[in-house]
Amino acid sequence: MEAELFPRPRTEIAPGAMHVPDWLDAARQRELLGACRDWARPPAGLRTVRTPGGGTMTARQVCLGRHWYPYGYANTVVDGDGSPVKPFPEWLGELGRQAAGTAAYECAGDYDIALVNFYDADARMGMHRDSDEKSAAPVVSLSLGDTCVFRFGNTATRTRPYTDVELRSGDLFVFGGASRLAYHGVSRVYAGTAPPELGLTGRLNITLRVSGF
Ligand SMILES: O=C(O)CCC(=O)C(=O)O
Ligand SMILES: [Fe+2]
Repeated sequence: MEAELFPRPRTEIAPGAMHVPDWLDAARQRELLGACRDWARPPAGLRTVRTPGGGTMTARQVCLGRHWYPYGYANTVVDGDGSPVKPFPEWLGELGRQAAGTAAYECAGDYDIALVNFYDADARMGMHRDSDEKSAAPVVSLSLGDTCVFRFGNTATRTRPYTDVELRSGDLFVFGGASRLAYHGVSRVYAGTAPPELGLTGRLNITLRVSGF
């Protein structure tokens, strides 16, 4: 996590899965953080997600466009305050298109869903697939704040083979094509590694998806 002598290269982690370091400059990171803070406010704000087994996810979440809950989408916060989900802004769709284009993936539709996850130092996300969308368009992931270890695996199992990728503030990760349904998760967050000038304690991740509904 030290500053490198050379910029980190963009890397294809698996077929169809591209890590693009430092895609968002400092000004865009600040803008996106400001938007996340607005989205996190009630109604339909940041919430703790309960899983059907009786557990809770450690990353807290807010959704735009459609409300995700385990395991489907709704138009209202069916597992929270019941409010209508916040709208998905036009500019965020444009950002999604640009991001998918940067990673050289064709976008098969218009981005219309965002899941924003907030991780404090102890939060994680278990290995899972993003499989509740009908569209095969790539998922676009943007990271802000603390660095994390993002584990990107395969489509068959939650276990090896996988690659651990360090995602830092401003990094883009896009997974589509043969990797669209690959298992992935966040195995740890390095507390206190956010760029000080950003003013965020913890980590935010925004995934943009095409519903296909
Ligand atoms: O926080 C991350 O980098 C991944 C988030 C994720 O996998 C999801 O929201 O489905
Ligand atoms: Fe995911």
